[in-house]
Amino acid sequence: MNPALTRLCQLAQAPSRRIIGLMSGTSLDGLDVALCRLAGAGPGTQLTLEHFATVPYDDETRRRIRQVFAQGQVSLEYLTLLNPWIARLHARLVLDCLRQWQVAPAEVDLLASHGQTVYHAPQHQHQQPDFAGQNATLQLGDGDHLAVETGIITLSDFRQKHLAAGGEGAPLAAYGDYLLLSSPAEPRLLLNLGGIANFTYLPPASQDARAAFSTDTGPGNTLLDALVRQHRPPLQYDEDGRLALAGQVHEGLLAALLTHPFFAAPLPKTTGPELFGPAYLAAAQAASYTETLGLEDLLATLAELSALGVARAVKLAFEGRPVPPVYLSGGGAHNPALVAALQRHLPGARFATTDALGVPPDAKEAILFAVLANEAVAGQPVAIGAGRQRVPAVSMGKLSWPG
Ligand SMILES: Nc1ncnc2c1ncn2[C@@H]1O[C@H](COP(=O)(O)OP(=O)(O)OP(=O)(O)O)[C@@H](O)[C@H]1O
Ligand SMILES: CC(=O)N[C@H]1[C@@H]2OC[C@@H](O2)[C@@H](O)[C@@H]1O[C@H](C)C(=O)O
Repeated sequence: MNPALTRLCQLAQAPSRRIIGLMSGTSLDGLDVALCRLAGAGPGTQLTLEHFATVPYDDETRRRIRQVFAQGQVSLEYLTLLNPWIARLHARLVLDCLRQWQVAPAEVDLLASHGQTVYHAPQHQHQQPDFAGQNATLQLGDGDHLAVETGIITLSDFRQKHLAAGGEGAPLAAYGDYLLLSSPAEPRLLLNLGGIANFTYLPPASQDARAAFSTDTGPGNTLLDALVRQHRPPLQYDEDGRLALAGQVHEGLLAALLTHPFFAAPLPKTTGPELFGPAYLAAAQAASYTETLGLEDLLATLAELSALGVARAVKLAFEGRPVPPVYLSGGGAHNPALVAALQRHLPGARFATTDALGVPPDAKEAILFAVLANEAVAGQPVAIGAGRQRVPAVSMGKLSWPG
């Protein structure tokens, strides 16, 4: 028998596993690396986060990814070359982290890699009549390269199984959030403010787990970051929301932005910078005669838009019922302009970060992929959500052996 298979069987039966979760999201700020100890599997899973780092991408890495990121037309040759290049980059960054943490690769059981999303194409968003009704998403950074470079058994490309089972390939947060952060008594809303904003609704664990689901709500930081990069290089984002806080919301532009049907579409739904990108903003500016609006006012308006996207999705989910306590994560949780707008639009909701639940808010998404790998190896397909919620009960991730 393949010795790697024997090792995997031993790992599956062990009381706990040491798993590195990797996530690099739509903000292209860097690679999140979370070294986790996961004990058990399923709803009783216990997490110990041993180490976490966000390794920033340098300008050259961002430039290369942006050659294809959310672009309708790209060089196929470039895309082909980028796929193993990203994997080798991620492998090098993982090995750098392990060296710093004084952990040998042989002491890590599994590597769980999300890869770099370069295109997200749910059926409501793409314009390809040849593929009408089909959902698709593409993450680069091939798992075989990661396994060979690091010597660690790797699970990767988690989103394809979700697609195969009828989902949109995202958000996957529902699975990890449910397994790690459900409470026996309290309903919870876990709101992640990344490039795209999304939330998971967790019913109290005593209730039917099939009520759990996650959905994207619209832009988080993506439009804010793009404007700051364009108008204030080399800044990559509006640090502590300073520029947005100095601006005024422009109601005309906000109304034009909110006419997009995504905001009224039923839940769950997913999106990406392919929709919420420069063309969307330019069209709304043209429609509201705000092409000359200053940067601060634009940012204030876009922070309001992100908050209203969340508020509208919450309204669709709860239809007037009280909003559960909100636990924030993702980089946008550090933006006071965004958080203040959210608090205004979800009056009465109690806000905290996932720190209050023992999960550092910047590490949550990387931890999610470690949890998915743990489930794939040691768990059962997770039977949460169902039917309307489109949370297929599947185990996700493709296996790559180092040898
Ligand atoms: N101090 C800060 N002030 C304002 N914004 C911040 C701050 N720190 C981080 N951010 C925002 O958070 C972003 C990074 O967020 P995060 O790492 O959660 O995104 P991501 O994982 O790439 O996104 P996604 O979840 O969509 O894949 C930055 O680009 C920036 O917009
Ligand atoms: C296709 C893709 O990469 N989607 C990301 C992105 O970033 C936030 C939001 O859009 C979410 O749908 C998803 O990531 C998280 C980890 C998820 O799947 O839950």
